[in-house]
Amino acid sequence: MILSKLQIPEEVMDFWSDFQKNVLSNKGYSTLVLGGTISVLVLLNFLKNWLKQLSFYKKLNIPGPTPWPLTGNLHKVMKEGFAEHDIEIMKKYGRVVGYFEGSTPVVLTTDIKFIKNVMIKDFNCFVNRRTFDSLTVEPTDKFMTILKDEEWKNVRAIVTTAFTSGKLKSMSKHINECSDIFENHLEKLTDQGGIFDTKKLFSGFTLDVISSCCFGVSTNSINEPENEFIQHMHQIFRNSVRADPKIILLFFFPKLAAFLSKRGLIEFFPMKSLKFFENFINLIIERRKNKLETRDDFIQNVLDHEKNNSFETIIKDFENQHGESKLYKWNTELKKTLTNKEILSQSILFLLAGYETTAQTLCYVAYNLAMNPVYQQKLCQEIDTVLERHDGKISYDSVNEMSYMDNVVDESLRLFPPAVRLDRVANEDYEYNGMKIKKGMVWSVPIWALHHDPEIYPNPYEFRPDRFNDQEKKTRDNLAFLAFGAGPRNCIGMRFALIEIKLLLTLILSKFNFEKCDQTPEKIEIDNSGFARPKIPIIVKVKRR
Ligand code: HEM
Repeated sequence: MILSKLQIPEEVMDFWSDFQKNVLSNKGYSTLVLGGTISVLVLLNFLKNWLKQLSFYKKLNIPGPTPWPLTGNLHKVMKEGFAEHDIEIMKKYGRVVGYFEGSTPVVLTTDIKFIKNVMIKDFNCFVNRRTFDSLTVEPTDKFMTILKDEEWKNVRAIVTTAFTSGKLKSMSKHINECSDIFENHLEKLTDQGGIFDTKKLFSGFTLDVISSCCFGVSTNSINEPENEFIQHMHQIFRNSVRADPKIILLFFFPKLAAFLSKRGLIEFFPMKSLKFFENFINLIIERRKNKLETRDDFIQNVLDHEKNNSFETIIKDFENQHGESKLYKWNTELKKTLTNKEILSQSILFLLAGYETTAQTLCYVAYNLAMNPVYQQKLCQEIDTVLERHDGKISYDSVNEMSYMDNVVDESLRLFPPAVRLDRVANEDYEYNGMKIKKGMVWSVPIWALHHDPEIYPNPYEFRPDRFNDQEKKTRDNLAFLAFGAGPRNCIGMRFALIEIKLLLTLILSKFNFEKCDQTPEKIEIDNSGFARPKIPIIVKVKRR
């Protein structure tokens, strides 16, 4: 209309009609315009979010670094790895720091009082962990680690009954069977020079233990590494924890990752292997339910739970264990059994949670002892003395009398905690020392940074088991050591892992010693996976005592 009223030269009109015909009607161009518009809108959205981020922590009275558009501060974590990043950021901003992982605000703290409040005293305000929708697909969607509120309490209360001292004691004979296989292997290895890759051997052992104690399967991974069970296990493990470009999608575009994952367009877990375990475990559950077989392992304990435990006893046990969490109340009618699906999910979770963490701890203990023969000798003396009292019997009772063993294992876990962080999500708005945490925000303890804080542990990179003797322990708060977390949501497998580690170490050190060899790294550097894995394999030597 306007164009028609104006006196426009003919050349211009010709140009305009050519332009309409050749360019605007062209499909490719329209797509380009559409794409460009969307990109501008997305960019504007990022800009808006970024402007919000710039003032976010000021309003909450929490110090922290300035975020970048899109990545927030995650680019630094990706470059430096969680461990180094966390040490640096705490050094620069103090014991409470707020930063952004993409668009997600995360508060990090090494303030012990704050840790105690969140994990124990005010646990009710921080019951759940951070979850990613893309990871909650069957059968991993019932993992205890990601369950929330009442559903978590229910599963945790029932599963706790499978980890009592009595149950652990009875499961310890399965651990000893696996230790015997390990020892035979070490005997052969010693005849061939004794040099070994700690990860390969110890992860074979922990896989055998967890499959035996979880569902009564003897895997013999050390001697039969090609077994189908082991192959599937390795598949799951490689995929679930490997550094992966999908993880970037998970952090930067969580909604897109969830959309693709729910439709099976990307996989965070290898579904074929999960299906293998699903069929396998369901078969075991059916056989046990039909009384075709029985055994004192995790599945059996959970199945027998209903007839063995009154609900009141479970609650009392749990409250006794976590008495400091005063506000933590069992305010619901919890159900008394787990469904097959819930048992299946926990069984797979135990494979994942108990396999690498425990193997890695054994690797680091072996390394620390090989590098520190004086401490190794002291530990061997304790083992000899205690075993003499028990007629040479390595058992749940005898290893529990070894206090120096506890110091060695704890000091290794302090120096190399397998989980470098833990987290909780605020159920409601919360305030600590004038600093505000908004409902839904992620609160996290950088375990690695806490364990390497020179104000808490002088010369933090030195391996010195006496830091954990009774006298020195009294000088620190218990919450300065968080390798297994704390409070009602701490590691449910802690006592199981510790007894497994101590039984094997006792057997090894009663006959062998670890030694440093040419291939042993002088210094351990960890990768940035968040699981404190060494960058290069830890090779040591074993020698008969
Ligand atoms: C040295 C070995 C292990 C280490 C260092 C370790 C460490 C941890 C840590 C740091 C947490 C988080 C705790 C928190 O948020 O407060 C955790 C949770 C958990 N761990 Fe372990 N863990 C180990 C072995 C095991 C084993 C052997 C199992 C199972 C048999 C297991 C099962 C679990 C489960 C199920 C949770 C989640 C508990 C819940 O949400 O209620 N862990 N572990």
